[in-house]
Amino acid sequence: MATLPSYIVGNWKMNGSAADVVVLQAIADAAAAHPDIEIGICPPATLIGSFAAAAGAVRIGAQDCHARASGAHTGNLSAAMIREAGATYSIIGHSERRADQGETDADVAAKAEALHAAGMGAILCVGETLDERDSGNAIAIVTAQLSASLPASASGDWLSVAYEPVWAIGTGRVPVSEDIAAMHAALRATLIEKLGEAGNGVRILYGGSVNPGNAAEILGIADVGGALVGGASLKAETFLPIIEAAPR
Ligand SMILES: O=C(CO)COP(=O)(O)O
Repeated sequence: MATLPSYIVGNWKMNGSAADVVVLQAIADAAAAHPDIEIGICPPATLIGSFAAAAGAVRIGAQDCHARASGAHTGNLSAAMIREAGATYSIIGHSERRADQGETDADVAAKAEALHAAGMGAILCVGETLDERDSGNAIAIVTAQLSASLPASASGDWLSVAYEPVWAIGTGRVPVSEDIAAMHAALRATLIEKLGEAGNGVRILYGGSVNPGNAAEILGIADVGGALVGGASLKAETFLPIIEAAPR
C-alpha cells in the first residue's frame, strides 16, 4: 500500500470570522514545524481569500462547490470560483449537506468531477446514521454510498475519502477502533474494486469527535490516513495536539 503523509484537516463548518486568522497563523507555525504532515483548514467561503494569504504550508479548502461551472444557481460557488479565491480542494458530500441540502450520491459524484476538471482536490465524505449502524449493515451501506459517490475520473492523489459516522459528529461518541478498522478496510477494497491500483493512492480519513485525547489511538488504526476534525479544529489548543499525534 502506498504510504502517504498523514493528512489532518479542520472543517470549520459555519464558524469563524476574519479575526480567527490568528488561529490559522498558529496552525501555519505548526505546519512549518511538521513538513512531514499535510495540514488543511476549510473555513467558511467568506474567509478562503484572507486565509489563503496567511496559510503558509496549510492547505486551504472549501466546504462545498457546485457541480456546474457557471449559470443561474443563486448563492452557489463553482470550483473555479473557490480556486480563484485561494482554495486548492473542497470537502464534498458532508453528511450535514446531504441532510440539510438533500445532496445525493450522484450530486456528490458530479461535484467531484467538477473539482477534478478545475484541477482541484476533493475530500469525499461518507458515513452511516445511528439507525444504519444499529441495523448491523453499516459496512454495506457506506461502501455502497462510496461506490455511488465516486466520480468516473476518480484516480490519482487528488481524491481523499473521509469516513464520518453521522452519529459520531459533534457527539463525543466514537466507534470502537475495531469498527473503524473494519470500515476503512472495506472502503479500501471498494476503492480498489472501482479504481484498480489507483485505489491504493486514495487516503481514507476518519472524522467524528476526534480530539486531543483520542487522536493518537484513532490515527494509529490500520489504514486511517488522517483525520477530518470539526469542533476541535476551531482552536489551536485543541487542533495542534491532534497534529502532534499523527504518525510520521
Ligand atoms: O463533521 C466533522 C468534520 O467534517 C466532525 O465534526 P466533529 O469533530 O465536531 O465531531
